[in-house]
Amino acid sequence: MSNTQPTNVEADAIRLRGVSKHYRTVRAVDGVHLSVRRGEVFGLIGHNGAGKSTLFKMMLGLIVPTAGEIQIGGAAVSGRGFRAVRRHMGYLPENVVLYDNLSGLETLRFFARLKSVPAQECEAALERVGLAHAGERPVREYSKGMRQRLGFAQALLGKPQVLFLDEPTTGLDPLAIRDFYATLRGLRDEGVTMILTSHILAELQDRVDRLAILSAGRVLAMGSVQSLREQVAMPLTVQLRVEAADTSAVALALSALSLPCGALQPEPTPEGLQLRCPRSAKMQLLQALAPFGARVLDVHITEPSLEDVFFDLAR
Ligand SMILES: Nc1ncnc2c1ncn2[C@@H]1O[C@H](COP(=O)(O)OP(=O)(O)OP(=O)(O)O)[C@@H](O)[C@H]1O
Repeated sequence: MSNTQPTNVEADAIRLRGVSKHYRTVRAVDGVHLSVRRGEVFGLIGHNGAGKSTLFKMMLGLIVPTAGEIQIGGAAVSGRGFRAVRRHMGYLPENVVLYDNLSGLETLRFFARLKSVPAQECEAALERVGLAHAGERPVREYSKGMRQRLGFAQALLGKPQVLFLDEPTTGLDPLAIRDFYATLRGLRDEGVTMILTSHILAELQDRVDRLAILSAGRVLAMGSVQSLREQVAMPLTVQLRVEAADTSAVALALSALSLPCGALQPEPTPEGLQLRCPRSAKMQLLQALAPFGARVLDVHITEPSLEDVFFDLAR
């Protein structure tokens, strides 16, 4: 799950070059370049109105870009070959429209007919999203989370090779969110490429291979969560558990370190000390602790969260 590999055109499941969508004065999407590799789980994040849904709709061929080129599975979305590729794409829209009077299974059979997918796939899709027990019940009796799962099941019909998931965990409880990402991992192992949006950044943080931060229609940054952390140069948070008798000596040793970024400023906590430490000074900090040996009882280093990184980049 690293973003350091060179872009390999052969391996790109999704490729956007200079894609824009303008509505009169609104630049909903503005010159986006993006590549998603086969089998990758790719996150798209941004404030409300950043252009995520517009980008999705263009990748799905639902709206036409004002400029630029989009390729899915090597086929241009605007070209003749796209019809065939589209059969292997699944889409979970932000707001799934379902018919309340149909049962879950009937709903899937309806979507299966639209997609020319064998009806036998419907039971398996319900099973995969954990709705096998509720297949015969009318959708009007479904909870919000169950409706969302059903939407996901319809996106899985036809065994798509590329999945577009727009805020797929809306309305899901924590257990259902965990199940959902476990399903994504299974799909990833099968080589399915997935691109998803979410406003819950803590949820995406450890579950995407790479992501792009979109703001006002433009890509602000792209890469693995770790590479984005390194781009923003935000400090690490260090918590030290130290015997009360040693707290002052440890604090003194750390604040005496000569660092190009300025002195560290350890603050006392009930357990010992806490400080913000630039990534570049991490090893010096650890070396400064070494002479204290076992008198430093524990060191806990916390990386900036994806949310921290997002707010730093997309302020
Ligand atoms: N059909 C349209 N006509 C005019 N403006 C539009 C249209 N569709 C989207 N926009 C504008 O384009 C911008 C991007 O909208 P989009 O729905 O893509 O954002 P988003 O990132 O998906 O937002 P959210 O997180 O709220 O779903 C917004 O300013 C929106 O008002």
